[in-house]
Amino acid sequence: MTPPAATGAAPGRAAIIGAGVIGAGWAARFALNGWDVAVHDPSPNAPRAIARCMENARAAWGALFDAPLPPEGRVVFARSTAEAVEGADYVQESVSESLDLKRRIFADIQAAAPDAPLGSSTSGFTPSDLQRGARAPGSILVAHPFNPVYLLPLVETVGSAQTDPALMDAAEEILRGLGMFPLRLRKEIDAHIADRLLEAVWREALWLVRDGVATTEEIDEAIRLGFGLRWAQMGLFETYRIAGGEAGMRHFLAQFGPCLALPWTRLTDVPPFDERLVELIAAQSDAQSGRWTIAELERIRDSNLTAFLRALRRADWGAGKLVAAHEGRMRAVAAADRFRVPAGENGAPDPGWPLAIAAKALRAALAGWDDAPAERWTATQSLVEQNRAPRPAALVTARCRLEPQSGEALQAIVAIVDEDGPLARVEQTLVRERS
Ligand SMILES: NC(=O)C1=CN([C@@H]2O[C@H](COP(=O)(O)OP(=O)(O)OC[C@H]3O[C@@H](n4cnc5c(N)ncnc54)[C@H](O)[C@@H]3O)[C@@H](O)[C@H]2O)C=CC1
Ligand SMILES: C[N+](C)(C)CC(=O)CC(=O)[O-]
Repeated sequence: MTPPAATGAAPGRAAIIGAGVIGAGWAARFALNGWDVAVHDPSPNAPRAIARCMENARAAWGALFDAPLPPEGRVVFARSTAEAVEGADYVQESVSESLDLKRRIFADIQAAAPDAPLGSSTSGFTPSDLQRGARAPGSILVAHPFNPVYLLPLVETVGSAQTDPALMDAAEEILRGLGMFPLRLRKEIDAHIADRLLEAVWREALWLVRDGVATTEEIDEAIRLGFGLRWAQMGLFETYRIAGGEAGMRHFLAQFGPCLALPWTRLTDVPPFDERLVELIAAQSDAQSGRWTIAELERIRDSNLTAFLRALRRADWGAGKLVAAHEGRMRAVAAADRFRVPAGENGAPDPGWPLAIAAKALRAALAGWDDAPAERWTATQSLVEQNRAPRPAALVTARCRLEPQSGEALQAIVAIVDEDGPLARVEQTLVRERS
């Protein structure tokens, strides 16, 4: 039996190892794209972090997209790394930024799932750093996301000479299916592309605070009222091309190139990271933003980001193009899986509507599976969950996922949703009839 491919837009099963700020964001992005997610993180705070992130992500996606979202995947907690990665189509590691810890986790992951693409969220380690001593170095790549992972589309992908190129392509296909933009680095380098830029700005900001030139709030105003707005839509080089006037980049370089010799750009050393600096920044940050909780700041950030992304989509520009493309993909998938709720007596939905729709969705899924026509399978259906009734005769979306079991058996999971969210979930066990 050949299982249906789990690449591209087709949801599969993801394992998330480490469920802090970034792991929780990955779990939300996968689940909102219909992937089932198994999470492992020994911290007692992890379930709360995931629940809060899922709530934020659902709200943000509801506000961002005008298409029906795919049926949400199931998020479960695993007791160990091995349990989480078993049967995973993709593994994303998001544990704390320690090379030793990451290597130990990779050993556990690859003992259980050596062939699954293993993306690391590392902000700075190279794939060669991560692969050293690994059992299956070819399966390891850097997949560096940006916070909040469920809203920002960029993911920097980095392989080394040891990374399997086909696996790298497959991993990027999965990331594209999540609505992300994999930016593949031409060569590995510490801190990739974006974090090198961010660290340079961060280093200068720390000097400015330390030397009493500006407070944290003044530095943030300098960014968000000025060049930050430009960067979100045109980046650095396109912005400076315009700043050169009609003569463009050449004039810009002629005017500002010589400034490279001025003291503007000489500060390459980092300020001493001591208790005084920590206190200064933490106290100024409290004065600047302490009136909001982190949860409130997350909601403000997400609602602003959603508004930017919607504006950029209207302009068909930058990150807005990706939002439009992902929405188009969601519409196409939803349209292919639309079924009408059967009517019963008095115009109400037939009481057996979830099972009837699940049976149709199953036939459609099996039809794409050449060696297994629907008649050759005996199915046992069970309604696992029914959230509410749809409108009579409404068109709903039913997505069927087939999971091969041992021998000649299949598990089919059908999620039925309408535009207001989940309606029902039906599981079916199928056994192939011997001819
Ligand atoms: N916070 C950020 O802005 C970004 C962070 N990253 C990267 O993502 C990774 C994670 O960072 P954060 O989420 O910020 O850190 P975090 O501190 O919020 O979360 C790390 C999580 O790893 C868990 N962990 C530790 N040991 C573990 C183990 N043995 N097995 C499973 N889980 C374990 C911890 O319990 C914690 O929940 C790091 O590599 C970081 O560089 C990448 C992009 C942005
Ligand atoms: C500060 N940081 C290095 C962890 C930042 C990142 O890695 C990316 C981001 O989201 O800014």
